[in-house]
Formats: sequence, C-alpha cells, structure tokens
Amino acid sequence: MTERLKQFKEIGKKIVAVCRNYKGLTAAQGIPNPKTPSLFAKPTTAYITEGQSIRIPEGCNLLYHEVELGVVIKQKCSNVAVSDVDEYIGGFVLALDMTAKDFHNEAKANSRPWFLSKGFDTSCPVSDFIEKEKVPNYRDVRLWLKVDGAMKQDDSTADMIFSVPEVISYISKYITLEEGDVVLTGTPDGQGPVTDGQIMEAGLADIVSMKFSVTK
Ligand SMILES: O=C(O)/C=C/C(=O)CC(=O)C(=O)O
Ligand SMILES: [Mg+2]
Repeated sequence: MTERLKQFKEIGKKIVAVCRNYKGLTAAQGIPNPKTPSLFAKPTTAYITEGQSIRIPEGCNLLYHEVELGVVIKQKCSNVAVSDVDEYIGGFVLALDMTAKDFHNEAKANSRPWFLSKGFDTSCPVSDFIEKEKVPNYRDVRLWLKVDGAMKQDDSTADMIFSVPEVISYISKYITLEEGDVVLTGTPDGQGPVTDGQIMEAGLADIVSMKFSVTK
C-alpha cells in the first residue's frame, strides 16, 4: 500500500484544502473561528517537488506562502466517522499552499471563486510521501517556514481549530475521498509575501524539510 501511495501525485484525483483552520491565524486576522471547515480545491497539476521552481503567475504582484500538513488518503471513503478516520490516513506530505494573494483578495471582494488564486501551476509544492509511522503524533507536530533564512511561520498542528480527523470526516460527508487524494489542513499564522529570487525552506519538525525558489 505504501509503495503505491508514494505515487500520490499521479494516482490522486484532487487536493482538498481547508482554510482558516488555525486559532493563531483567525486571532491575527480578527475573525471568528469558523463553525465548520471552509473548503476549496486545488488541481493536482499544481504539484511540484524539490528541484522545480515556484513560478509567480502572470499579473500577480503579491505571492503568499502557507506551510501546511497534507494528509494522503489511503483508500476510497465517504461518510467516515471521526473515530474511524485514522484507518483512511495513508501517510502525510509537507505542503505549501501558495496563494496569488492579490488575485485572492479580488476574488473575496467580488464573491468570486478562489480556484485561480489557489490553483495556478506550481501552487502546491510538496515533499516526498511521508510514511504514517514517521508522524506518530500528527495532532501536535511542528510546522515551520523560512524565507531567505528568516523564520516566518513556526507553529504546531495542536493550534488547529478542527483536528485532522474532524476535517477528513467533515469533507467525506460531502465529497468522496479517493486513494492518493491529499487534504491540506490549513496554515498557521505568519503567512506572508515571497518574491522573485527568494528561497523558502519549510519543515515538519525534524522529520522532513524542503527548499523551493521563487521565479517570475
Ligand atoms: O484570507 C482569507 O480569509 C483566507 C486565506 C487563506 O489563504 C486560507 C488558507 O488557505 C489557510 O488558512 O490555509
Ligand atoms: Mg491554505
């Protein structure tokens, strides 16, 4: 099973992302915690891996970084009880939910979809597949991100508003999840701009780290 899930970028059909899922982020933005997870989709064409560069989309003048814990779904599932979610977790990835923030702000202001601002090519840099056993306590694991060596995001998944099981159970009530799909579970406070020529380094505790450059 694990060998197959290492090919999640090829076998997965979708990336389902949760937003505003960290207490520190909603507090910093002065917004109430959502009553249910807020979801959006990213296409799997957004994936890149180390050695590839994040390309700033044409017309974007404000690109934001967001480090996130990604969950790789083990097998097809729907209507999964929170208590049963663990058996559908195949493993994890460290991910960046890159956001064309000016496009995103315009979409929010005009009640337009977020698909372009969140789904452009190279908007989902990911680590290699992380075996489940390597993240024994995914409920409390450190996520961090540096830009040109300066720490920008550094928090624990313990700050999530909705836990990984709660998020996956909620999604599965409405959207069937399939083998290799990735659920991005939100970003902690500290997301911010990154520009042409800068280098980002991100990590999941000392389990995995990855580096990506940003280019026009
Ligand atoms: O501006 C907002 O309300 C939300 C911004 C986001 O990008 C949400 C996420 O993607 C996140 O919280 O991870
Ligand atoms: Mg995000």
